[in-house]
Amino acid sequence: MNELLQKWEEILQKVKEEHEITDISFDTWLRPLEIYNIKDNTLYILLKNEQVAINYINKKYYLPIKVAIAETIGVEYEIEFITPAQTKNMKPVVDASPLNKELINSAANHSNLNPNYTFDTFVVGSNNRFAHSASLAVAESPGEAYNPLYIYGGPGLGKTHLMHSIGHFILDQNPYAKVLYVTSEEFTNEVIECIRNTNNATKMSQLRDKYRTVDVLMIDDIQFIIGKEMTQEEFFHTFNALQTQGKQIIITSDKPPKDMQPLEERIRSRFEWGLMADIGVPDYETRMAILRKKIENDNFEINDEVLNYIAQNIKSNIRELEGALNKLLAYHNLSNEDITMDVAINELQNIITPDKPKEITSQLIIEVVADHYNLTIDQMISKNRSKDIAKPRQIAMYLCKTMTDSPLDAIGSLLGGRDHSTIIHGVSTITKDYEANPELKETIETIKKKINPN
Ligand SMILES: Nc1ncnc2c1ncn2[C@@H]1O[C@H](COP(=O)(O)OP(=O)(O)OP(=O)(O)O)[C@@H](O)[C@H]1O
Repeated sequence: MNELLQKWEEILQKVKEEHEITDISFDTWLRPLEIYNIKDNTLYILLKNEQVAINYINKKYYLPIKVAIAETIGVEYEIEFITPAQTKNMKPVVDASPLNKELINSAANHSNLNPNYTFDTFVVGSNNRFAHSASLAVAESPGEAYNPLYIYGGPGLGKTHLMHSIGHFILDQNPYAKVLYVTSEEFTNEVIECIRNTNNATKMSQLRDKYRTVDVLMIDDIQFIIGKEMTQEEFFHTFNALQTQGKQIIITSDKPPKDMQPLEERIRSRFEWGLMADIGVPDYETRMAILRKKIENDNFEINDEVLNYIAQNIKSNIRELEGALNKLLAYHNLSNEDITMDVAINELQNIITPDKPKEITSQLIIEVVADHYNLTIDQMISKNRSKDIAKPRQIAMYLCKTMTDSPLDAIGSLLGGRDHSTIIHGVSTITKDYEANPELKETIETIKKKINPN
């Protein structure tokens, strides 16, 4: 790990302490400094804030920074301060020196990217071909081709993998690009932390600095910001700031923007500005190809009969497909036994239950519909008749009627004690809309797949 990058914050703090710099001066002059490049023993330090006078920084902080670096890591660099405008003419130099190699690796580390999630390890099939092409286009021309890129699909289908692949690709082309990956949960926690903090103005400005100065921002599982007002607000302004500067934004979600109903319209509409790409459930050939690629990467040998057994039985979630393979791999490593069909059936009995398909009940349907629309069960069964809740409730009525044998009274009782005429009305409304409204039809088909992936 590159010592200089690792210790950059420590170096800046050292300058602050030794020269008794106040918080405000530190935030104004030192905080915006970051390492841009190292070439022929010259360290190029970028001033992220162009307003900041470069001459002033040079005069006041050149020597303190130089000394602090030498004292902290024992290397004396020449220092040159540069502005973002100067980086346009300065192609980042990627030479083979160990320092630069480490710089590249640490760029990926700083971005929170999983090293295994690259385009090379991603298997392309009919379920993800479009999302893959869109991701590659964005990786080749960040901020230009499609902005934002919005990737959506069910759990464990490769959204995060594709997102990280874009990040790695961009960093391979330009190791100095600022790529940042976060889950929407992490983003939310940071916003909450700022609000809670007594010194919240400074904290908030640090948060904005972190998110609004990147070249590529990737936010995973954006659906979790629904209902979190301050987070939505902060995200909205971050989104606008980045997009105005032509920076790339990539978002994943478990559903298309139109189904993120309780999310503010101004945010949803922005998601639709760029390109939306969905990832579906992989077909048998893709599942087999993923399994083969994984055993090849792990240098593991396993016969096709066993692979076929896994691929035939785990259909809707690639994470589970990999989980099954990992279990057999662990068994082999511990016991040194070959993986025969008997071993596979025995070891995977808790994961694969081919004789017992998941029972589709009205309860399950209500839960899946609620989850799809980010509603609670209490909202589903409540008396609330606002459109955002009444529509999902009617969809649940329709699906309970068409996917189960439950009597209308039983469906009504599960949905908050509604009588059977209300259920009939709900079912017939959705039946009509299903034929007339292709968007609703698509949503219902998506929900059906979530209820019964097989
Ligand atoms: N096409 C693919 N080729 C190879 N591996 C894949 C592919 N799709 C998914 N995987 C693997 O499946 C696992 C789950 O993928 P990932 O975490 O990207 O799913 P996700 O869609 O982001 O899920 P969630 O919505 O639950 O966060 C990962 O280990 C990933 O590498």
